[in-house]
Amino acid sequence: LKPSASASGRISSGSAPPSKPYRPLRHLLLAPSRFRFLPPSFSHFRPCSRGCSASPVAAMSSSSSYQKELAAAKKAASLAARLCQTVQKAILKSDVHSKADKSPVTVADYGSQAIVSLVLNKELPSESFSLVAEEDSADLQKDDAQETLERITALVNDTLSSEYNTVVSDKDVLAAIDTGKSEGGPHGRHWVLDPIDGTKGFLRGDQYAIALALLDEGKVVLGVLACPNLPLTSIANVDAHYSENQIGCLLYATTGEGAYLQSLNDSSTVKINVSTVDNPADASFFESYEAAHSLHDLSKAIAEKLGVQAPPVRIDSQAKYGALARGDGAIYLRFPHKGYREKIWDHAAGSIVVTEAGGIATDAAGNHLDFSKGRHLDLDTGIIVTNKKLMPALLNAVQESIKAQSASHL
Ligand SMILES: Nc1ncnc2c1ncn2[C@@H]1O[C@H](COP(=O)(O)O)[C@@H](OP(=O)(O)O)[C@H]1O
Ligand SMILES: [Mg+2]
Repeated sequence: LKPSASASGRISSGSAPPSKPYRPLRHLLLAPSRFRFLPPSFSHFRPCSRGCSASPVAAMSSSSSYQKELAAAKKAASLAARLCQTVQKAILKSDVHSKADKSPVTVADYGSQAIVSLVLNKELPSESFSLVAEEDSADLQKDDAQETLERITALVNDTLSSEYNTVVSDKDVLAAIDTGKSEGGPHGRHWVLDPIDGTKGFLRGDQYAIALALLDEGKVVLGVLACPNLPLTSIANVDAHYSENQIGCLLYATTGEGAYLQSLNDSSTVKINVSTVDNPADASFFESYEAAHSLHDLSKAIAEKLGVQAPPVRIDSQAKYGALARGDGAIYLRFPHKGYREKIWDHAAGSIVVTEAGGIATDAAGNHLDFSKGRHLDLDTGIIVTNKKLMPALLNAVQESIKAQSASHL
């Protein structure tokens, strides 16, 4: 696998490319935009190389007990993605302000969370509703945030107007954002949302995802990843250039039903599977674009030990899980710096998309990821994802490399 670059979604191999400047399009954030619906085209869905078997399917089996929830989740994530696309095209540096942890957060984070909360409530009115989500409205309640809040409300209304007659107020938006304060846990149903996963990628103009999952009795039973900048065809294709209507993926899975890929712009669907590569020399691996989010040196050592030849493919967000689920690459390595606690919304949707596509996601000790412990994952050292054939050798390489790293730090 070699690096490839798309018009709007950068994929890096090893070294960070120069960042793209943003064009100031503030008016798009202030005035309602007209959404452009791209013509349905499915000709770009081709089976990708390296063992991925994406094939057109008529529809998912209707036997799943989560069909209603899946339809609502797809609608919510797609509408949120539409809002995010509008903002990504229009964003100004001044739209970024800081949370306590200094990570950038934008009107799109809040708008996306409000949309998902409002749409799920609208589509599933009879269900008791619990949402574990990344944002809360505390910063937006401050006096100096009124203009930002009004802009978010306008964006939310503009986005929802294509589907609903309702007009929401600033207060409705704040309330919708704050439904995300649930603690989750092992009992009952909880929606899990990252309204923009890969905020840094989003701000750079690169990959990001709206990641929505449903937990039922502590298990992830449904996941949807809307990846507006992910090409519809494999990113393993070295020389590919993508036009606007070849970009924008909705990946989803429900338990026991397989994983599927749909264009964000039309409804045709393909079933996806992870790569069948079993020789590490033919495998490639994904990792975070941001070195602050994952130890690139440790991944390099693991890849070398395993015999992986290709350079790392660095992209932001759970788009990594999506790309792996359709076989663009065979391995995803994530090793946060010491002390970092992973959040469930960063992995819930991605992990079910991968496992339903035939892959496995575990921590560095080989334990399955446990989403029943509240807002955080309680895990050993890092997260590794691959297909079933490569997992034993990968786990071995991970554990030996971690041991060697600890010994060298003594
Ligand atoms: N120091 C750190 N180590 C590991 N992950 C971190 C981190 N700081 C932030 N993150 C998480 O990494 C996510 C992005 O993952 P990736 O590196 O794969 O793009 C962020 O999601 P958000 O962008 O939603 O905040 C955030 O939750
Ligand atoms: Mg995230």
